[in-house]
Amino acid sequence: MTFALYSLQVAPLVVFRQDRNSSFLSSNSDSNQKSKMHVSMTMQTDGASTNIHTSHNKIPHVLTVAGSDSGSGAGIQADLKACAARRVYCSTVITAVTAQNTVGVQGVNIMPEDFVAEQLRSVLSDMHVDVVKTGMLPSLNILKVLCQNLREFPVKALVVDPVMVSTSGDVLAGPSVLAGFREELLPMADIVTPNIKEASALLNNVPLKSVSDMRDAAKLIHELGPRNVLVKGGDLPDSLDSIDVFFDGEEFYELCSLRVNTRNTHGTGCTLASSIAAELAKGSSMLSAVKVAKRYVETALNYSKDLLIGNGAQGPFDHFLALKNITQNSCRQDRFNPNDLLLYAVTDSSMNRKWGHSIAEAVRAAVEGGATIVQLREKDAETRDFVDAAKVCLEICHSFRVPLLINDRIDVALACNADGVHVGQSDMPTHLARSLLGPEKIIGVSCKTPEQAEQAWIDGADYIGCGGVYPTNTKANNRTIGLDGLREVCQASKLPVVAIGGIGLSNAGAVMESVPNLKGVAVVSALFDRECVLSETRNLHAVIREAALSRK
Ligand SMILES: Cc1ncc(COP(=O)(O)OP(=O)(O)O)c(N)n1
Ligand SMILES: Cc1nc(C(=O)O)sc1CCOP(=O)(O)O
Ligand SMILES: [Mg+2]
Repeated sequence: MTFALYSLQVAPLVVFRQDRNSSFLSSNSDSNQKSKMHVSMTMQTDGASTNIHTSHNKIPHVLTVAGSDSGSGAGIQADLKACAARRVYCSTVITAVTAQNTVGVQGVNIMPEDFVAEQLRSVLSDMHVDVVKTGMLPSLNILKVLCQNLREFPVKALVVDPVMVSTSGDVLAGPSVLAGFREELLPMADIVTPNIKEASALLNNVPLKSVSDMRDAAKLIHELGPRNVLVKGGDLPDSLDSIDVFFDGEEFYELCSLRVNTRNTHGTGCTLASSIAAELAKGSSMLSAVKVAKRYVETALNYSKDLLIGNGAQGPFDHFLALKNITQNSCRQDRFNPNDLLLYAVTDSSMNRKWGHSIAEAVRAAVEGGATIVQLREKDAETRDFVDAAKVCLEICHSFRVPLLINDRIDVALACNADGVHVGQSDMPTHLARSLLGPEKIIGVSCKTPEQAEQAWIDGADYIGCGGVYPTNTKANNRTIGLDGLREVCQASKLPVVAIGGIGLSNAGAVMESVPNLKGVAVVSALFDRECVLSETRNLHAVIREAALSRK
């Protein structure tokens, strides 16, 4: 069930083993995080020592050794953003400074190798680095300096992105570096992540035209010494899917994802490699790190596909999944944005139980599918379980910049620091909820009449939930007010209104189109009483968005 929610529908990442005899999706093929990956934790009993690392103060740490991209789409800047987004500390050693934008690379200034060595020593001698990730290594000497330092300061894992050519086609590393990769760096690597062109270059320009060629290439590159190889097939022509081939020395895995149709792909290679490094730093196994990293990149690409940054052919993407909201709602308010009411997902514990979804799984699928605000309506949850689940859901929602409200329970909202609450006419009075929650939190109130809407405004609410628009099985004995009742409240209300009750794919468009000023629809069963919450949300989001646009 979890797989259906996330992998197939959310980010259509399909993973299947090539070995027919083995079970589907075995996750710990990483027994091959081999002997060379050892932790360099230093414990000293000398009280005066400054070099004591204990498990409770140590955070996962990736060091990226790469070039700077002035346009910030790729290189060091992409690595920093990816690691921050994946919640890992990232230190940097800059090998070159490029003058670069979405058109191409206008200039490269290679750092003197002594200074690269100095940066490496500064970081590695002082900080506890878990994983080193390499990007642009513009000279053989720099590559050699790096290998020397890695021997002197062993780390848990080495991720090599064998950067040779930029997305714009500019050469970033010459033939001598290629030889250095083959002879010195790859034998030290835990994983190498070439794209088609780089894999071909590593193998003396052997042509790669099919997935079968990629498998052959992965095997040959593995013979150069890295413990794992990921040949990225994004540039393979004539395919709807993007297929990467992962080889761990024993088995092949084809990792498929739908090709995202966007110009904003600059920096995907750097980001993928950094994200793999980040997951390894957190302690993931290799295959799981690759899968999570791939899904993250795919989600970010999908999210950023319409961003417009720069005038060139290859734009950067948004590692934090945040910029789109800024462009869509140019006057976004910090506390509450009424536009967030567009697709309001309201959970239901019994529906989640019925389909075998945890609250967190259901919420993640809803926000990945496009829900713009979420309410946890867990009528039969134990308080302790409710608080725990709410904390997890809050993290998920915030990673998508989606507000999370709690139904009825002010105490739970306070305990997990949710973004607000939704209360009804027989729940805690709005003015009391406001005094408990303070001025910043979002408060929604259920109203069926203009008088209730007026009172909600006086009491300090932020929005109104108005229904039932249609009959519903989700809430017992709920009075239906119909489209006319909704229109009446919308017309009178000083607060933004979201419609609720019996709304789904078949009528959401009509509700949005026929009620002026309505900010969105709130939905329970049409999203959560379904096997695949993700695709239901995606479909509903498309319908509502279209209706909202056609109203303008
Ligand atoms: C967005 C939204 N609108 C209305 C409601 C109903 O709230 P309430 O009347 O308190 O009923 P319960 O949901 O508590 O049964 C809502 N939850 N969300
Ligand atoms: C929670 C709730 N409040 C309503 C109101 O009229 O205030 S109707 C309702 C249930 C909405 O569920 P569904 O989308 O499955 O019809
Ligand atoms: Mg209530």
